[in-house]
Amino acid sequence: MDMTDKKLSGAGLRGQSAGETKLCTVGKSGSGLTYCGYDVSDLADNASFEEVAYLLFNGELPNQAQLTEYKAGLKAQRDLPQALKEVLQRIPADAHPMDVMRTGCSFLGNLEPETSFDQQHTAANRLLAAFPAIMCYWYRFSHENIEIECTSDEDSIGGHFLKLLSGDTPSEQHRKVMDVSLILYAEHEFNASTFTARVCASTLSDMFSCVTGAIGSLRGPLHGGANEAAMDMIQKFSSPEDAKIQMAGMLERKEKIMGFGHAIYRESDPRNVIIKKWSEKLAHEFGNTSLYDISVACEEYMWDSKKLFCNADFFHASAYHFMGIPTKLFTPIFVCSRVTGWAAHVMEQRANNRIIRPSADYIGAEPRKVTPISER
Ligand SMILES: CC(=O)SCCNC(=O)CCNC(=O)[C@H](O)C(C)(C)COP(=O)(O)OP(=O)(O)OC[C@H]1O[C@@H](n2cnc3c(N)ncnc32)[C@H](O)[C@@H]1OP(=O)(O)O
Ligand SMILES: O=C([O-])CC(=O)C(=O)O
Repeated sequence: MDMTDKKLSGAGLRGQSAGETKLCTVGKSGSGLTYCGYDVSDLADNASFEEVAYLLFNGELPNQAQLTEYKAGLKAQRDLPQALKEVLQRIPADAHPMDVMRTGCSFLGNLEPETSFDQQHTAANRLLAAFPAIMCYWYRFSHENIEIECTSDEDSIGGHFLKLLSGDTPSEQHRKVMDVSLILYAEHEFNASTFTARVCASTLSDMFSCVTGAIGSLRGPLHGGANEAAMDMIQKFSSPEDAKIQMAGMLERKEKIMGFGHAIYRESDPRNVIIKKWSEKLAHEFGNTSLYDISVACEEYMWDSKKLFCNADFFHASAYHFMGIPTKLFTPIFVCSRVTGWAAHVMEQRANNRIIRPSADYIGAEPRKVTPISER
């Protein structure tokens, strides 16, 4: 099938509206993506991730005074409680980092529970501020045996994450790429993890439960886990030519190629062109463009052979790699960003709530009687 003829209908609730949102449009005019009316490329060029977080939580971009106050508030909440550090220390090095994020979120909800919806902004901002430390504290303790400081002087969340991860002050270019990446991943309408968060919110549950559930949904390779899976794949290709040969084999065997295709977009994912450009810049800075060249060959091959295009995850893989980020942390970075979209959707669901409870078409056995166990 040619993907550009794709029908948005059928299984997986595809093409069905499951509610209203003011937060985001996906693929509405052609292939666009907007947050609260702003094009994502405009935001990536002209705003910071913290401005985007503020936009999603408040519906409008902040002015300078509001932004300064907001960032100072986030910065003051970066550290982790001792009890959470102790829990993170007990998680083994071979745990999946998304399980670490899930536990970190859930445990913080035990220590600092959201006891009333008046606290929803506080809970959302606390998670946004704390996630980089949750990820890096566990990673460096379990992999390097170092108990890091969970605070930093870095102004932005992206810079803060990079600083905690390596201990070194990041370059301006790396700060910028992380900031753009966090903007691109921030929000995406009723994707699987956000829908999970909204279903949970619709029972009037708390913010930490909604986000914990969403992390579980994001973890899978058909959703956020694809950036990690894409990295594992491209690292196996020795050259652009080899990539094409191996991809042909994968398609022949009907394997899914991670980082390609999308449930909603038909011809392109607008986030791809943005992160691809940064991946190319980073490849030159890295001094070896091979992984970028292989990625470009994959993109060309998939389009020419299947009309499948790169989604947001594909060039994120090489971009993160060039910045020295371990592959297993790729999807947790997605959490650090998407917590904004999840929390904004939780707030929106709460503001006009009815419990989400669809129906199913029954395809099971006809009514029957229980046979006594001795006769079964
Ligand atoms: C940030 C994000 O979460 S973006 C998504 C990240 N996920 C991935 O990259 C995983 C790889 N991609 C996929 O599995 C899919 O494209 C999804 C899950 C993203 C979307 O799934 P769907 O909406 O069901 O896909 P869609 O209806 O477009 O599929 C049409 C056909 O193309 C095939 N196809 C779609 N994507 C791919 C792919 N990446 N590799 C190979 N074949 C694919 C499907 O198997 C299907 O074939 P069929 O009709 O013979 O069954
Ligand atoms: O919208 C989707 O189905 C998946 C996606 O791209 C995202 O969540 O960013």
